[in-house]
Amino acid sequence: MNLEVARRRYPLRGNTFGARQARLLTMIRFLTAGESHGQGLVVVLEGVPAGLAISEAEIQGELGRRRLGFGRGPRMRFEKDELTLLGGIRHGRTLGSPIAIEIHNSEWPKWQEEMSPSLGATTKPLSTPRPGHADLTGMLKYGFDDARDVLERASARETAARVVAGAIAKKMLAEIGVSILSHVISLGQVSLLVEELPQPKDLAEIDASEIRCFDRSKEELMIAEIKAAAKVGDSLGGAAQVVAWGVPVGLGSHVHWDRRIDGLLAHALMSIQAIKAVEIGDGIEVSSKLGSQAHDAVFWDSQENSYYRTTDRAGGVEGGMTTGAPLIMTAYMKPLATLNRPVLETVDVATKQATVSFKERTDVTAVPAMGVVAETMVALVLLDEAVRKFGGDSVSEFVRNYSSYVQALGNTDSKSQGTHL
Ligand SMILES: Cc1cc2nc3c(=O)[nH]c(=O)nc-3n(C[C@H](O)[C@H](O)[C@H](O)COP(=O)(O)O)c2cc1C
Ligand SMILES: C=C(O[C@@H]1CC(C(=O)O)=C[C@@H](OP(=O)(O)O)[C@H]1O)C(=O)O
Repeated sequence: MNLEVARRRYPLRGNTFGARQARLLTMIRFLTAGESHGQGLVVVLEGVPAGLAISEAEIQGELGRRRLGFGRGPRMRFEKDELTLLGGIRHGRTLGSPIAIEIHNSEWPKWQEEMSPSLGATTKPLSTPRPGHADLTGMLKYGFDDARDVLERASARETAARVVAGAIAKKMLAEIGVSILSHVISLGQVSLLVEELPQPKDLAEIDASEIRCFDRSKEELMIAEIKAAAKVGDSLGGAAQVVAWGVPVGLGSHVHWDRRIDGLLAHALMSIQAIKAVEIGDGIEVSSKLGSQAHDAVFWDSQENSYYRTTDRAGGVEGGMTTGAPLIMTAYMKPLATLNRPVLETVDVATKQATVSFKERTDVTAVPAMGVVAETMVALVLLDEAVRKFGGDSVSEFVRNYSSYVQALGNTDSKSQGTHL
């Protein structure tokens, strides 16, 4: 059969047709729409099995975590992220159909004229693009003379819609014992050395704190640094570590470049606005070590009847597959591009005169919020892979398939300890 015929006949089958076709195999798909100061954001999430109990309060809980964080701009204090569940959920349970949810923007009345979808608004174009934001490149690419036509969609407001999808993905993963949390490990010049992997309870304890850093003295230093940057109208970046516990062995695959889970996770994390580097496990540290010190030795526990490891330098991934150990990833965020004291040199696109970038309401830093978005992206990748591996139209079928896989591996108890397989 020639390739064209095969493509038409089996549009959703197999990776034999290469990367583009492989992406069609995505089990969990989601799409967001909406501008930062538009009427609202919409997310459509497809592929979630039927029968998952999910409430508006649970989704709101995740959105509330994303709004938190010392150093965020004024919007996060009044933004309510009002939800409307438009489809795919009935009486608190998923139907297996696409889930559509709207997040209304609290500020819409104020922005209605500026952001009107109809002709007629006569607002002054923003013509002094901010270096480091999407403004200039987006204007050149799309042929706009107003940076607002770019920044409205480039804005990380969009991550609120991702987090709605992530809340559902996390709830689904919890059905097979996976939990995902994040914590801030550096902010500006202040960083902490994570010597021992935190446990879910450690991170749950700090979840409502301003910075989500489990070293309180470092947190105070971070807050002081943010205050100092705010005072001079500057911004800060930093890093958040995301940990997923209870991930079963064997999500992802070594057989194709685009099925390797580290690649999928890195892509998902790099897609977050302002993320400029992603690390899996001790990736950076081990690059300068000897091989004999860089890997996670394997042992056999004859009482437990299972393999185990005493280290997790690989961050829970080997050969593009999850090892069953905690998944550890770090996302590094650059300092935000919008400054309250605009000093970044730019050019006015209308006059070509040298100037400084325009000033727009902004966060001083958003590292704790980014951590929550990073959790979301990890959850969506893991759920996609889990649904691919275990399948099922209903949650009970998905869990049944997962349980029989774990049983076949020979040991279920030790899995929860993370370093056992
Ligand atoms: C949660 C979150 C909040 C952000 N808030 C701001 C902000 O207030 N001001 C700003 O200039 N950039 C902010 N950013 C980053 C910009 O959206 C990002 O730099 C811009 O879209 C350009 O993309 P790039 O940095 O990936 O090249 C934020 C990012 C995240 C994840
Ligand atoms: C609105 C959010 O983040 C925004 C992300 C953002 C940017 O440039 O990315 C700029 C700011 O926008 P605004 O001027 O509306 O306050 C942030 O507040 C949000 O996270 O919900």
